[in-house]
Amino acid sequence: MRQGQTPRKRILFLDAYDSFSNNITSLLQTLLDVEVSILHIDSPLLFPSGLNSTPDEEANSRFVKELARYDAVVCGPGPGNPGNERDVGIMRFIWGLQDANVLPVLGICLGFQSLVGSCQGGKVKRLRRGLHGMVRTIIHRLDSSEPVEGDIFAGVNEFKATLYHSLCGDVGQEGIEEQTWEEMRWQPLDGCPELAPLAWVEEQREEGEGLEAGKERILMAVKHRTKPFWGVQYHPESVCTEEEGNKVIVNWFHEALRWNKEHGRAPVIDGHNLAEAAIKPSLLSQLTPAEEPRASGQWWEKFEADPVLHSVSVPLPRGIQVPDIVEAVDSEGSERIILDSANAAPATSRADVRGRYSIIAAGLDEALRLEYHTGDDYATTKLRSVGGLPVNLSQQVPIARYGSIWTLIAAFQDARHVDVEGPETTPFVGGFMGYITYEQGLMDIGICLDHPRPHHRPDVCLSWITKSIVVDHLAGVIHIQHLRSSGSEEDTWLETTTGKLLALQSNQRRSSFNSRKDIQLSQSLKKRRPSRSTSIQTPLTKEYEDKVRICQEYIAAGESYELCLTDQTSITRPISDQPLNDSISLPNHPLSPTQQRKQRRRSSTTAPTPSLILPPPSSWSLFKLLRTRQPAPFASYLRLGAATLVSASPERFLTYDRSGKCSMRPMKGTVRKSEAVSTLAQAEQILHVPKEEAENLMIVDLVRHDLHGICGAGNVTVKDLLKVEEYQSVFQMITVVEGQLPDKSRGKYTGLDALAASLPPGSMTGAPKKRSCEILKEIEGHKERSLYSGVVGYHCATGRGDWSVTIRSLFRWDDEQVTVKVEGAQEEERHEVWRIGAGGAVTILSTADGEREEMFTKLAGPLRVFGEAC
Ligand SMILES: C=C(O[C@@H]1C=C(C(=O)O)C=C[C@H]1O)C(=O)O
Ligand SMILES: NC(=O)CC[C@H](N)C(=O)O
Repeated sequence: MRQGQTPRKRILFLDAYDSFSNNITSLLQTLLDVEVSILHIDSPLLFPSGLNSTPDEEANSRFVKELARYDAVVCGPGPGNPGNERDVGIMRFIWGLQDANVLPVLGICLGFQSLVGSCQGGKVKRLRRGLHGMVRTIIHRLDSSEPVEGDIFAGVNEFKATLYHSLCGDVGQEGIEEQTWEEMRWQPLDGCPELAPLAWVEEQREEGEGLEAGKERILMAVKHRTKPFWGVQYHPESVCTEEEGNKVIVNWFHEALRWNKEHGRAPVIDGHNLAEAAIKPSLLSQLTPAEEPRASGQWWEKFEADPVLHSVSVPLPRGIQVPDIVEAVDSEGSERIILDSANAAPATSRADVRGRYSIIAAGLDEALRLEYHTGDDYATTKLRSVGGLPVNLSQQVPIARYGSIWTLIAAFQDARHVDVEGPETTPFVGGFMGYITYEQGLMDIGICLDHPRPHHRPDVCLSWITKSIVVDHLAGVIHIQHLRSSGSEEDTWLETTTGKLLALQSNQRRSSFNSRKDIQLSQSLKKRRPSRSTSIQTPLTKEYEDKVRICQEYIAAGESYELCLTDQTSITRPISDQPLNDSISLPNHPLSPTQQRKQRRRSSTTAPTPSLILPPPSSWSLFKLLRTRQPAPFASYLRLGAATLVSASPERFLTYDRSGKCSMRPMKGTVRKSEAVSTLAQAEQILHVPKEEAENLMIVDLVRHDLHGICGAGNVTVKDLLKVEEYQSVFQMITVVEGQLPDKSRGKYTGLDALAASLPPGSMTGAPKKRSCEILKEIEGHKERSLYSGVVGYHCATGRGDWSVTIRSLFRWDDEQVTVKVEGAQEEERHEVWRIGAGGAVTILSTADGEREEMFTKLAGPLRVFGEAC
């Protein structure tokens, strides 16, 4: 602060773990030019021994001292019920502060309900049916001829706002006769004389929505008659709340400052601040120089540091597909990472979203790998070979030295940063490629995993790729790239790989390549007999529908606004992953639940007699099949460590460029293509309805929150709100949310900050994220989602990155095998286990059979590749 300047006003935001909190703090900062600090409702800094009881004097005085530092407080929204201590925490003490400590407060949603519940006669009850992501006109006194003191709606025109609530304030409004309602609704009602209503929504209810048909009167805003407390039930920060509503916030702060002035209240500026800044510190700023890699001189700290890029480009031969390139440069059976824009060629699909680049990792044997099993206090760095010789190095790195796995990853990358001048020709020159599980995301948002976990698989598995092939489908070019440490010896990889790819080209020119492949494929289909003992276990219809209803009970109780319920299908089959060059025959349609039940009955524990001993198709064959059946912009194939993933994901999670521009693309709202719904216009008609739009909007607001937490106030925007796009077998509604990371000089933020701050993907959790994940863990029977619902992608050495949500995919772990008794065979057989996760967002408007149908629709594509031949 420069001398003579008045300090910025300060607001304390009490965060009840909502997934919209950062949107509110951003709104406050941009509208009011204030400094906002955040304190969680259960902050151990205030109440070290927990919140279950009335705070002791010491805790109370700490709280009062902290409050004294601010001009005003905002009590935020959140899951649960204000009647529960756990849900509102310290919020509930605000309303009972002694007169000398009182300060202006605005309650929003849960915070508002907490205020209503704290007043004499005020109650909180359930809405007849929750309103989540619903946009309604806020009714307030438009006639300003007789201004009411403290009316923060004065001078505001009519506006629409988004609602996210299952509960509502009860001040006795339902007892008022219809004839007197118009007039009475602006008076403090007898049921709760301390509060003056300032705004309402009147919701038309049909029969079956709670009591009889008619209007439900929903209290939208209040002012306390004697204290400087206000509250709004709607969400002023939602992207769908109209800008006119901003005036209410401005008015509130104006009233708050006026109250302070009239009461001679001035915030205390000095002293220790318990609350946190509204933006997270960057990962790199959390490292001290002594903690940076290379500090302790370990082999991995120096490995591939300070790299320089060497590259060659060759034309992409026409008709050559990504798998052809992969097969030309390495052999099946080894590790692979391929990020495949499988629908890049215009001929492959009518889809709206096409990737431009495919990225193939090479030299995985010699790539350094960073693995982390969530919950461990160490990560492991591994290196299998160097210069073609096995070295099998492995070292445990204590996480405490860095703070978290994320700071370790950020520091590792920082030591290998590559500056590219001018425009980039490829999105990836080398860097981390790999996966992150859903469970790592859970830990990142503070959800403890069940202990002991039933396995010790990595949750973060990232290989530092220095040799890569990038296919630019648009420009028709293949880039062969080697990031080499400046001091390291030259090797022949660039040369030999270029040679192999040029050979591919001449094969193509001789035009025998594709026709030969077609012949091979059809021969292998003819040769193949029904495979042995494959068994498929899909979710049970009734169980899944019951779970949808349980989700809705949680939503009706105010615990969540939307829950992305999922379940897994398992497929067991003889161990397959041998080098194979084959394919499998497929049914024309995915198996219906009835067919699947029949198949399950046929092949549960006792498998049919083996007819022909052909191993089932390898994971690579499954991938090749899936990418033609279901060409997706974010397809991928990973055989990395013990994990195998075959993905046809249509959903981008997060991408960021070198300048820190981040973009997320949450998807919500799915409709299957069929004869009845075959055009975009038809899909739009189905998806542009309140239920589907609300589902999407909730996740959009959640993703905005995730990005705001790292990009800071005013740095997040929304593009393409609720846009319907066409994919191979479905139409999906998407929205693009963009953010700009803060300037590097403010602590060197990188895309990894955005990634770490927004896992697990909001579209796979529901809102609010943390509580929804806790509930889903219960409902999904504590089964780990594992790779499904996690992310796959890259973080380039230049600072750029792209990650997809792992959905519409199949995966398996090498260590998961079952023993099966095969009829007629002497010995039991070891089988591998594949898993396919599928699900969808449940809201209060969902139907159980609709959700079950949606889950089976999403399951069908990936399941189909196992087909009848398995
Ligand atoms: C849960 C899945 O998909 C998610 C849920 C969607 C929805 O509810 O409409 C859409 C895309 C994904 O974010 C899945 O594919 O299994
Ligand atoms: N958004 C909120 O704060 C919701 C409050 C409360 N949990 C409800 O559902 O009504």
